[in-house]
Amino acid sequence: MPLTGEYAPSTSAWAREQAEKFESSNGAEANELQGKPVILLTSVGAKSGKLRKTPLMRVEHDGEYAVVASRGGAPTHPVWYWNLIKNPHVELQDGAEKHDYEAREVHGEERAVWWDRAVEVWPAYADYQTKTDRVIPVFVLTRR
Ligand SMILES: C[C@H](OP(=O)(O)OC[C@@H](O)[C@@H](O)[C@@H](O)Cn1c2nc(=O)[nH]c(=O)c-2cc2ccc(O)cc21)C(=O)N[C@@H](CCC(=O)N[C@@H](CCC(=O)O)C(=O)O)C(=O)O
Repeated sequence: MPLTGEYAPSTSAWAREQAEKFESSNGAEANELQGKPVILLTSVGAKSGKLRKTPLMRVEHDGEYAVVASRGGAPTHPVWYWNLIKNPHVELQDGAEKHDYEAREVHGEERAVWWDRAVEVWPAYADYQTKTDRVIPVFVLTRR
């Protein structure tokens, strides 16, 4: 069952522009960052209840995806992290394919496996982790 609600644009211009171009082209444009694939995550705002659209690096394995709440290694989690904690029902669009997923924050060995997959796709994640004491959260998204 697709998410419904009012779209609330991100206050980050680069992310907002990429999200809106990705969506308006049905994933045909704005689907990369420095040549690496990007997906579009739709989450429900933890406070506003509005739809938030967040471009993220594409980390996929056997039909599941990981989304990494890195925010470039900033000291605090990106705000969308709290959306997924409160409302784990999300949508993920990969190219023209969009489906509903259940997001689950992973820890320990399971996180380590997905973290390695993420760093393989986007090595900068490893650099981000050296910049902050917070453990960068990883969510695994499984089809609903
Ligand atoms: C700027 C802020 O965004 P954010 O949710 O903190 O997310 C920051 C970034 O992670 C986000 O911009 C990502 O898209 C950046 N980004 C990546 N960010 C990552 O963390 N990981 C990635 O792999 C990644 C890849 C990527 C690729 C392309 C691109 O264009 C951007 C990319 C934002 O939009 N804030 C809104 C609020 C957003 C929100 O969800 N509000 C909640 C409140 C939640 C709460 O406070 O509890 C609500 O609506 O209820 C605002 O200030 O009005």
